[in-house]
This record gives sequence, C-alpha cells and structure tokens, in this order.
Amino acid sequence: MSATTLTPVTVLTGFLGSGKSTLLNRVLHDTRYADTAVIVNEFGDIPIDHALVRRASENVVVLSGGCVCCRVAGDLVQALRDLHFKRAANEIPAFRRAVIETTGLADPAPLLATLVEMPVVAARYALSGVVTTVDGMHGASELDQHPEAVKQAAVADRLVITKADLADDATLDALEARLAALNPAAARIRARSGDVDASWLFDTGLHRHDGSRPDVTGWLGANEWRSFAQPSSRGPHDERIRSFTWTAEAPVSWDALEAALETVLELRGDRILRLKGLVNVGDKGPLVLHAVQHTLYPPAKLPDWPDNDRRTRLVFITRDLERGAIAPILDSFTSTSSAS
Ligand SMILES: Nc1nc2c(ncn2[C@@H]2O[C@H](COP(=O)(O)OP(=O)(O)OP(=O)(O)O)[C@@H](O)[C@H]2O)c(=O)[nH]1
Repeated sequence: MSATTLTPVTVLTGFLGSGKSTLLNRVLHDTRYADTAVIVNEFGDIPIDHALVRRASENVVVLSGGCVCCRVAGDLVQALRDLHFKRAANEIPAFRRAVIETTGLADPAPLLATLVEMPVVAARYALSGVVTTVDGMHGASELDQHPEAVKQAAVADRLVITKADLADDATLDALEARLAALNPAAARIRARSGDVDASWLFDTGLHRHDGSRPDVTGWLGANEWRSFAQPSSRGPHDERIRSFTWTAEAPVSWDALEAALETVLELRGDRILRLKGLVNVGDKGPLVLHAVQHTLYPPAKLPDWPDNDRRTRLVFITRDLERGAIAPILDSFTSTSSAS
C-alpha cells in the first residue's frame, strides 16, 4: 500500500444537529483544502445540507434515501469509484482528499468497514481519520440516550465539541471529561460555528496527499489510554465501550500475528469498533495496521519508528468486549507479549 497514491478519506460523523455541516462548510472555505471531494449522506428525501456544502466544494455527491450505515453502502462504493474515474478522465476538478459526512444517526462502524472491505475502494482510497462532532449543549443527553452517539465518539480520531459559544464552561468541562474517558486517544477541540483549523481535522492519519511524514504516535494514541480520570458522569452506553492495548516487547512474526488477528476478528469482529497498531517485525521500521470490525487492512510499512518505543502496540476500541477475550488469543499465537 503506497501512502502517496491513495486518496485520504476523512469520515465526518456526529449526532443529529451536532454541527457536522457547519464545520464542513467552514473548513472547506480554507483555500488549502478546496480540492476536497465531499460525499454527503442525507437521511430525508429532500437533501438540504449539500446546498451549503456545494458552495464550498466543486465535487459534491449526495447519497439520499437511506443511511450509509445500512442501506446505501453500495451507493457509497459507487460514488467513490465514480469520483476516482471522473478525476482520472479529467471530467471533474481534481481532488486530493475526500470527506464522507454521515447522517446523524449512522453507526460509523459498518461505514468504516465498507471503506476497508471493498477492494474497489481500498485500492484507491485510504481511511485517513474519523472526525466526530459532539453538541456542546446537548451532547451529554445524546450520549445517554443513543448508543450510536457513543460509538461515534468512541471511534473518533478528532472530537469537535461544537456550540462552545452556547454552552457554559461547566457543561463543556463535564462533557469533555466524559469524552476523554470514552476515547482518551482522540484529540479534542471546542468550536464555535466550525472555527477549526482544517489541517487539524484532515491531516490526522497515515495517508497524506503530499507524502509528508504522518504523526504515527498521535494516530495510534496508545499512551493516552493509560492515564485518565473517570468523570463523575458516565452513561449506560459509555460503560459498554472498552479500550485496551496489547503489547509485545520482542519482535513478532507477522505471519503469526496476522493469523491471530484474523482469528480474533473472525470471532469477535462484530464487537471491535477499531483496532490500530504498530508492529515490530524486526525490520528498521514498523508495520502499521488498522482494522474495523471483521476486516484487517493490508499493513503499511513505515521506513522508521516514530519514537524510541520499539514495542509492538495494538490499541483496541471495543463494545461489550473485554481485553481478556482477546489477549490470550494473541498471546497464544505469538507466545511473547506483555500486558498493559
Ligand atoms: N451557535 C452555534 N450554532 C451552531 C454551531 N454549530 C452548529 N450550529 C447550528 O446548529 C444547527 C445544526 O447544525 P448543522 O451543522 O446543520 O448540524 P448537522 O450535524 O450537520 O445536522 P444533521 O445533518 O441534521 O445531523 C444549525 O442551526 C447550525 O447553525 C455553533 O458552534 N454555534
């Protein structure tokens, strides 16, 4: 997998009315990011959001008539393929990244799985990151009531707490503490009407259109999982989300680890929201991998380690799945690991 030939895709999700379109519309006006193709998934029959976004980007595709998480996955694949071929044929303005804005009710995990699983997509696009908007005023009650909202926050690489101009500091602080417990690895920002630096949103992942060096340590976020204070308020759905790491001190055999991961994903993939990892196979640089639900991306090779930590580190974000259900399988295949 080459980092330079794949078009990075950012998935923008967040509960209904949490400010996805406001954010997207604002950041696309940053001229550095004007060359962004946008796929908007509208739930209702009358697409409204795209009218705003269309003013900001020349390549906008609207998927309507259903939620991309269940009914329109095929449409999404088709849209990504069409965009690619039209770009290749110079029929549309060239774009260097794509954003998929989900409906507010979307469960993001099947969407991420679609991006990984469909060969026609995986050959041309690479998931760059997941940005989740959380309503600064109503976010806590949405997390309490809707498991989708919790999943959206749990899989994020970037959490944007919106409407910071409307909510008071105590509300924002409590929400932020809760999000930090749910997903400590995601970077967080408070936004007023989408006033977020576009590069903070888009340049998150391993795949940069300009080939610049990615922030692998930040992407992995393994260190952030270890220390965080439990917030005073946690909802019933928060409790179901787990995050844990599995590490190995000595280099591992990729064949053995891959077999172990295939087994884990086959058995437990429905409960694995995301998996990210750096793997020490004894070479100069690590393998970088990620997986969503049942599917493992082909690993990418990095020329160097991002820091002095040479351990294999896998970070799991799961729902209703404990570390104890996974670690023994990984241990037994690789027979060299340490808990963390
Ligand atoms: N005051 C204020 N209003 C905001 C902010 N962000 C969004 N809004 C408003 O909140 C409402 C919903 O914002 P949208 O951007 O449409 O939210 P969305 O997540 O795209 O909504 P759906 O597509 O319906 O799920 C709109 O009226 C926005 O103007 C903000 O930071 N401050």
